Amino acid sequence: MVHPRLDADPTIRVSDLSLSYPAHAGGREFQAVEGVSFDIPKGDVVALLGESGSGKSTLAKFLAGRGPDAGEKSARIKFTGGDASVLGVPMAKLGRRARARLTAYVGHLAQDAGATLVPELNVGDILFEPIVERSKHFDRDALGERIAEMMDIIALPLSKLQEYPYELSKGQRQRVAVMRSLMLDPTVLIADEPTLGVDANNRPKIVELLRWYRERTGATLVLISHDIGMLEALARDVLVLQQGRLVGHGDINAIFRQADHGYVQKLAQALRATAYDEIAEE
Ligand SMILES: Nc1ncnc2c1ncn2[C@@H]1O[C@H](COP(=O)(O)OP(=O)(O)OP(=O)(O)O)[C@@H](O)[C@H]1O
Repeated sequence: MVHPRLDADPTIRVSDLSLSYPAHAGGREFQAVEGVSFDIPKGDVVALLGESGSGKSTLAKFLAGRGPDAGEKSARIKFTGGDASVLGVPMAKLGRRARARLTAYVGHLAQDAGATLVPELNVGDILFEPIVERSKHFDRDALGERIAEMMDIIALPLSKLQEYPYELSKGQRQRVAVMRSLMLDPTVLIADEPTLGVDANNRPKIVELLRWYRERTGATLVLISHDIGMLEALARDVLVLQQGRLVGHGDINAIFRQADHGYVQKLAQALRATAYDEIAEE
């Protein structure tokens, strides 16, 4: 079994990768990602962009080692061609034990993660749970301090630790989910729409938390996000998907300047509009 190498560089290697969903309900197998190739160097922050249905979540889940996780068989992602490795671990035929080892270092914030927090646990237990599951022996005080620091960055009062998900707003639940995804100190974090459902005032706090985490750990981040503020603040390179194919890859400014792709054009326009607002406000 190949063990994850935390210093692997590139951290993520993808070559001619194809992924599909199995045939179900009389339908045919569906090819969600086709012939995609790219490398993500160690410590980079990369944004994965593309319109709805372009394959972003599928690729993200697969690279996070969560491809086979879905309860329904029909939603399990099938590797159908090419090559991919994360932290030096080949993803093609990842056995259960190898997957468990890898996912200890690769965090995945699933889309709409705030909506799937365990309802029976309070926020404190939700945050401690990933650690407790891994080991009974951990430094509770040090961890408590780290949680307090994160709560401060993300502007949630410590009293929220005693509350249950149903007592929080949608945006607060999402902020808790983002904190939870960082609890195991992932070397790679793949985050699907981290600011989804969070109001405009609080989105920068999530950006701040991810920036804090990145500076503290040097982790590699893959962000799926339409949040211009987040893209501008964190991402250096972008990957653009369209109908499962990679149609753009490069420096965020160069890709937005070229903007020969409809979806990216819209994002670039939004970016210019935001920049204009900021100038107008000065
Ligand atoms: N369980 C499934 N079975 C069959 N096809 C699926 C399944 N899940 C997703 N797909 C299809 O795979 C394609 C890629 O979906 P995916 O969720 O990866 O896109 P996305 O870019 O993340 O979209 P969004 O931005 O809306 O989340 C879509 O055409 C979608 O309909």
